[in-house]
Amino acid sequence: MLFLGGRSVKNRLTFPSRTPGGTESPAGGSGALALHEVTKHYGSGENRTQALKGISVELARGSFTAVMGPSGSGKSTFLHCAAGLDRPSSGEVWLGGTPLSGMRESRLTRLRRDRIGFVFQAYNLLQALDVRDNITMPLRLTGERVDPAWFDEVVERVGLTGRLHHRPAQLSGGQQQRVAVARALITRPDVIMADEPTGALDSRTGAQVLTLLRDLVEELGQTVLMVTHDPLAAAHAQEVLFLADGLVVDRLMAPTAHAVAGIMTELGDR
Ligand SMILES: Nc1ncnc2c1ncn2[C@@H]1O[C@H](COP(=O)(O)OP(=O)(O)OP(=O)(O)O)[C@@H](O)[C@H]1O
Repeated sequence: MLFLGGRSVKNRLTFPSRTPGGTESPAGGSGALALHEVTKHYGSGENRTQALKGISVELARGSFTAVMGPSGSGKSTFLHCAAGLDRPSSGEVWLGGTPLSGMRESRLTRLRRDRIGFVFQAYNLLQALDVRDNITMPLRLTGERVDPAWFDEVVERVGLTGRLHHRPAQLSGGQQQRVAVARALITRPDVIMADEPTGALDSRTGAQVLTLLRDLVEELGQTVLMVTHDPLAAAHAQEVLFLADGLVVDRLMAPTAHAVAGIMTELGDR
């Protein structure tokens, strides 16, 4: 995320205008992810909901950003648009410099598989497969070969050496989430997108998973974007982005849980 000098940067994000071809990201492709004036509405007429009202953000490579906001503020919609799971109503999303608008569904699916790693609250592991096969699943889907050195490094980083032949049911929740992190990492994605990654874990195990994500950022230069409701979880990020009513209304660098909770209270979160 661009550092703009601390809190209260409402409406101070500026982006150069797009090139005539509309194919260049605001940072000339150097950022991991960029959104420019992204809006999203659902339904029409009386049922119309404006979930995102014009979001412009950029994630630098090797950054760890948390997204927070009251219920209904647009966090999931933001994540889904950023990941190409949902199409914005207007605006543009660039992933690693590639614009997503106008991309056919099949290409978008491939891009998501190759360049985004997903970590969900519910782990989403395949129960019939062992740890090794769960981790390598994204590569096997595309028929890519596994780089043994990278596989070993990923497994060691997430602390699963010695568990490769276990099935998910034989692992603790924290271990299962670490399998999911390894699976997200194996393709060396532009961004790991984590949606409430510690929502199902106790606080100590959750903290271990968050420390792992932070280490991936600091030591491997991985980019991580995480949606969370938990100020303690958000405090592991380098920056927190606050959404309210479909807009980015505040940002906090080097967050503490206390400061995050304070802003959430100001935003009317109960
Ligand atoms: N598929 C959909 N159809 C219609 N409205 C939707 C849809 N998805 C989200 N919305 C609406 O868009 C707004 C933003 O929803 P979103 O799920 O992005 O918020 P959120 O911040 O993730 O909420 P929560 O913290 O409760 O999960 C809400 O008003 C929601 O009702």
